[in-house]
Amino acid sequence: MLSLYPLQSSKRCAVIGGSGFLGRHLVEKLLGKGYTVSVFDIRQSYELPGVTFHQGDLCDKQALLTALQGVSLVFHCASPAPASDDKALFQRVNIQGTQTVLQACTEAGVQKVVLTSSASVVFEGTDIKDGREDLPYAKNPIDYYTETKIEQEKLVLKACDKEKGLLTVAIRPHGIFGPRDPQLVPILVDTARRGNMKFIIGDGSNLVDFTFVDNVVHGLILSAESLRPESPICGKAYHITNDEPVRFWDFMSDILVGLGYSAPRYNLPYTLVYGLALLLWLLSLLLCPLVAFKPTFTPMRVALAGKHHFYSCSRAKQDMGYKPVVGLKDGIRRTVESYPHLRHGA
Ligand SMILES: NC(=O)C1=CN([C@@H]2O[C@H](COP(=O)(O)OP(=O)(O)OC[C@H]3O[C@@H](n4cnc5c(N)ncnc54)[C@H](O)[C@@H]3O)[C@@H](O)[C@H]2O)C=CC1
Ligand SMILES: CC(C)=CCC[C@@H](C)[C@H]1CC[C@H]2C3=C(CC[C@]12C)[C@@]1(C)CCC(=O)C[C@@H]1CC3
Repeated sequence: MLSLYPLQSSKRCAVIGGSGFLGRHLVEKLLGKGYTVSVFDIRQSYELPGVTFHQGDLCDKQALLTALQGVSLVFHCASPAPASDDKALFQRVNIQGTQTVLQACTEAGVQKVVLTSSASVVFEGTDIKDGREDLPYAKNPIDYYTETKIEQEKLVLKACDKEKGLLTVAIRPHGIFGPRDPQLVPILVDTARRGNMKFIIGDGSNLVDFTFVDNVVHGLILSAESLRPESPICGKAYHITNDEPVRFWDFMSDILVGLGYSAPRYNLPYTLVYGLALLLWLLSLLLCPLVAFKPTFTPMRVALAGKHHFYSCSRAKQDMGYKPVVGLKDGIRRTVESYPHLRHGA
């Protein structure tokens, strides 16, 4: 049964999580490309001409159905922040919520769903060099965020059904940065202002992907526009990065120095810092009935800062002609310029 094909060429889309960092950049680009955009988010963080906001929880199917009326393409970019570390919340939003999104899309006659997954779905805290999409999902994910992003991606890819007229694809970015990012630069500056950015974990040679937000937006829109029944991308996952792995500590230093702070200088052995972070984490678990303290140096953060984790995007290049639109140096410059309030002494 090929009920809904050929695909309507409607440029009416919805961005779930459109109030967030990535979601808002995506919305702005879609508007520039002539799309009509509905944003569905639990909060409204801005107003823009041409955008209809629907405030609601993605676990609420009725609320979603209202927002998805007449929509043919859905971008799913919503998730609780990785730092929240709340197992029940991650399961409710990323797993049950994504099931609800898929049901609502089917009922509303949506034809394409593009999920923002994460390259972290294959990261277990050990080195990944030029990782391809056929790496197995992490058996021991480093946190609840990653654990539920894995299940979310599986759900979305499994829902791809040409017969039923629903096409899906998952984009896996890594280390998104850029103007208005609420995490990477603010955490870094906060750590520097507290005088804790003096140390390099390990020998500082570990390579990592940091992806400028415009490149992720480009990958998301490219995948949506390539998603057709005959396309090889249906039901698959794609790494989208800057395709320029960089030393983690060089990237951090470029941002810090750009904002007027000193670069970290002293090396600490990786195993020592990881062991301390593990100890702190265990202590916080043991003491949580008595005192609520959340360590900044979690084992996950130490692994992200001290291990290699960079990915190949050759599948995206081959299947959809992906090429980054902003280079790393330019992305760093534009990011630094966008945070005058976080400059040293500001
Ligand atoms: N920032 C990064 O470095 C990376 C992000 N990602 C993924 O990209 C997506 C977007 O991330 P960011 O923009 O960085 O995060 P963000 O936190 O800025 O945006 C997420 C948005 O989802 C919304 N949201 C959360 N729970 C919701 C619910 N129950 N119902 C409706 N809306 C809800 C939030 O209000 C927020 O506006 C996420 O799926 C994340 O997992 C993947 C790889 C790296
Ligand atoms: C590529 C990728 C997945 C990046 C992750 C972004 C964040 C997890 C990092 C952004 C700022 C980083 C940071 C640290 C860990 C990882 C980040 C939160 C430290 C806490 C690591 C230990 C330190 O010495 C201080 C670092 C501050 C910045």
